[in-house]
Order: sequence, then C-alpha cells, then structure tokens
Amino acid sequence: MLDSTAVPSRLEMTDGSVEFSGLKALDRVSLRLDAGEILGLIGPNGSGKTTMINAITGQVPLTSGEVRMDGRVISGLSPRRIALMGVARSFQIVRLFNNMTTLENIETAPLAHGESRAAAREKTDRLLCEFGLERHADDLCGTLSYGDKRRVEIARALAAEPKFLFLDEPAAGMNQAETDALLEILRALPAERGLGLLIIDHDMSLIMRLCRRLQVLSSGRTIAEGSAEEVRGNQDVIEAYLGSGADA
Ligand SMILES: Nc1ncnc2c1ncn2[C@@H]1O[C@H](COP(=O)(O)OP(=O)(O)OP(=O)(O)O)[C@@H](O)[C@H]1O
Repeated sequence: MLDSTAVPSRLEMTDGSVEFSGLKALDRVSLRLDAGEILGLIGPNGSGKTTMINAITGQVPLTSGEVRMDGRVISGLSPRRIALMGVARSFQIVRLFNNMTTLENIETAPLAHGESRAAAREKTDRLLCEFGLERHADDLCGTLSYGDKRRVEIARALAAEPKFLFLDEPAAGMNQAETDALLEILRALPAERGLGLLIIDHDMSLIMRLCRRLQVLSSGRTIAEGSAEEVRGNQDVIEAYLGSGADA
C-alpha cells in the first residue's frame, strides 16, 4: 500500500541545455514529472526527446541548468548513481544481454540493487507473469521476437522498483494486440507502483490513450504543454510537425 500522507516524489529539470559540438540539442528546457502520473514527451525527429532522457539519467552532461529529485540536485552524478536513486529507463534500441535468458536478464536488476537471490527471483517470477513472459523464462534473449525483447526490457527496468521510469518508444515493433496489452500494463503502473512514467513515442494514438499531460519539444525547446486536446490544437505544434514532414 502506498502511504497517502507521504509527499509524492518529484523529478525536475530546470533550464537544462545540452550541446553537441555547437548544436543545441536542448535549449533551456524545463520539465516536471511527479510520481503517480504519466507524461508524454513528443516532438518531431531530432527535437531533443532522447537527449532529454539522456540528460536526466546522466548519460549526457548538461551544459547548463540542473536536474533535481525531491529537491536534491542529481545532475552531475553518474548514470549508475542516478539509477540507484530510482530513475530507470528503456532505450529506443533494445539493450539486453542476448546470451542470457529472459529470467536472468530481469533478475540482474534486483541483484544489482543488492537484493538477495531469493527476493530477486520472486520479483522476477512476478514480472514474468505480469508481462506474459513465463513461457520465455528460459529462452535466450537473443532468440526472442522484437516485441518480447521490449517487454523484457521494461520488466527489467521495473524489477529495480524505480520511482521514475522513462520509456523511449515502448511499443515499437509490436503488433496491435501486443501494443494494447502493453498499454494496459503501463496505464496501471503509476497507481499500482506510485511511480512517475515518462513516455516518448511518435505513435500519437498510443500517447493520447496513455497520457493526460503532454510536453512538446521542437528544435530543443518546449513549444507547448498541456492536455492532449490543448496540445493538438496548438498552432506552434501543428507548424512544427508540418515543417518536419511527420504525422502529428
Ligand atoms: N551523441 C550525439 N552527438 C551529436 N549529436 C547528437 C547526439 N545525440 C543527439 N544528437 C543530435 O541532437 C539532436 C536531438 O536528438 P535527439 O535524439 O535527442 O532527438 P529526438 O527528438 O529523440 O529524435 P527522434 O524522434 O528521431 O528519436 C539531433 O539533431 C541529433 O542529431
């Protein structure tokens, strides 16, 4: 049970900038994510979405600005430290240990967090069941379908019991039935686990079905924030997507 009197965790980037050899991938962007909510981060190709996740999780350094978790500055810490503090992610391109089984891949997360083998195994078994992966428990991850690999990656991220989870195109490569099943799991996570979920996706129907609040990036800047309806009707958003030639 969640303690309803506890102040929910909050992750905040304030005026974050990231430069790559002079290119401003992020330009003074602020973002807030509270435990218990799902935020959709959208924008045309190259608008800075993945860089935003990389900056918060410590994979790329901020040129200026800061990231705080519950008031404590975490920018500048190593990705491992940030992960241990409760910020987990999946990658646009799945990163699993292909020569390890599904069970072993998921189990690495609680073991890396210092849990006993028995506790790690119990947690892994529950996640295998929740994600419908039991029949693949002993299969090497390299042999799984792309959709199954994505599910293993998300299950592994959850096995670390994060406070915040960032998913970069979680349903990429899944068919409609798999996508729908994943959506049901994702939708329940904030309430069930009290975590804050940030989802990046180009699939607007997925984003609209999952997220109450959206933030839109274009050329490294925030151009709109609000509900799906507010964002959809925003002129800057329409122009950004038209300019990129992508579907809004
Ligand atoms: N490691 C890097 N080195 C140099 N430039 C980079 C690097 N990572 C990203 N960029 C550039 O930064 C900008 C933002 O890229 P980013 O991947 O964050 O965008 P995105 O919104 O996630 O795009 P997509 O929707 O295509 O995944 C792009 O111009 C990209 O080419």
